[in-house]
Amino acid sequence: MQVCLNGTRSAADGAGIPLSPEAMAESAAEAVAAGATDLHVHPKTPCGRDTLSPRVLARTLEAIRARVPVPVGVTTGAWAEPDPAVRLERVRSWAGLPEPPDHASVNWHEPGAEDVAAALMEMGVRVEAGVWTGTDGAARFSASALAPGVFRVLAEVTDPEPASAQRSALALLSELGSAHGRPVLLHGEEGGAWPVLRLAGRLGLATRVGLEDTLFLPDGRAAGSNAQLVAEAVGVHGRARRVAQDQSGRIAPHGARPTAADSRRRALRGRRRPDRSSG
Ligand SMILES: C[C@H](N)CC(=O)CC(=O)O
Repeated sequence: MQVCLNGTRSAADGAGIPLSPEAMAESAAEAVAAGATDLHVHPKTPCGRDTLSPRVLARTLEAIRARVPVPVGVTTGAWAEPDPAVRLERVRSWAGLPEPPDHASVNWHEPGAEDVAAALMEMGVRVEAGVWTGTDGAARFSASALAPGVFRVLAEVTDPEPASAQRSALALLSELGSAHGRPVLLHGEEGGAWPVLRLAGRLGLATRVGLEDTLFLPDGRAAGSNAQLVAEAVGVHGRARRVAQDQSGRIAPHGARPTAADSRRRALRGRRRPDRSSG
């Protein structure tokens, strides 16, 4: 369970969004205590903008690592530095960091994505390939020579509608196919966050949650913190997984335990039928 602490959100999204290195570290510590095993963070300038600045990255990573022992990943999103050449230079400058991030997400549909991924791999930073619905990211990833070398695929469902997000997720997973054999972390956002997290549980896939993806708990109440979201998510994901295993166990011959790959294949086969699940 990855926690995505802040994303592109700002103070306008609520007082609970961690924006300074110290606030991110505090929120990370609480989230890890609640069950998070991995972090995704957007380092911010003092005025709250996403940045790829090595100075800010160093301060942010140092503060977080002083509080938690789990891997820490950062964004390389093009919104932080829209010029692909400048973005690449910024990312290359991370080679001078005392301790670079453990991993970094690269949005595969963005201009210059493969150059950024190659630079990260060269400096030993593991790459999470961000493949978004509604983009040509999946097609680009399937054709990419770098794909077999990524750490994992982030299957990112940007469909914010609770009623359609699971369908969008299944379509994305179908496009990704075997994902070059790389592990897949599936997540949604806004109104799609909880339905997609449940689907990830049913399919036996890793997932993430945090104030980047949603400001609300499954019952619609405002989330007070990343830790609160993580605690809920661990329960929701685990329950969805157990229900799927029980259902599959009932139809598996001789009680054979179905694997995550079996669940995923079954879901993809059935995806042309209307989704009648409560989500
Ligand atoms: C769709 C996600 N909000 C984008 C994301 O989480 C990846 C990144 O930071 O680059």
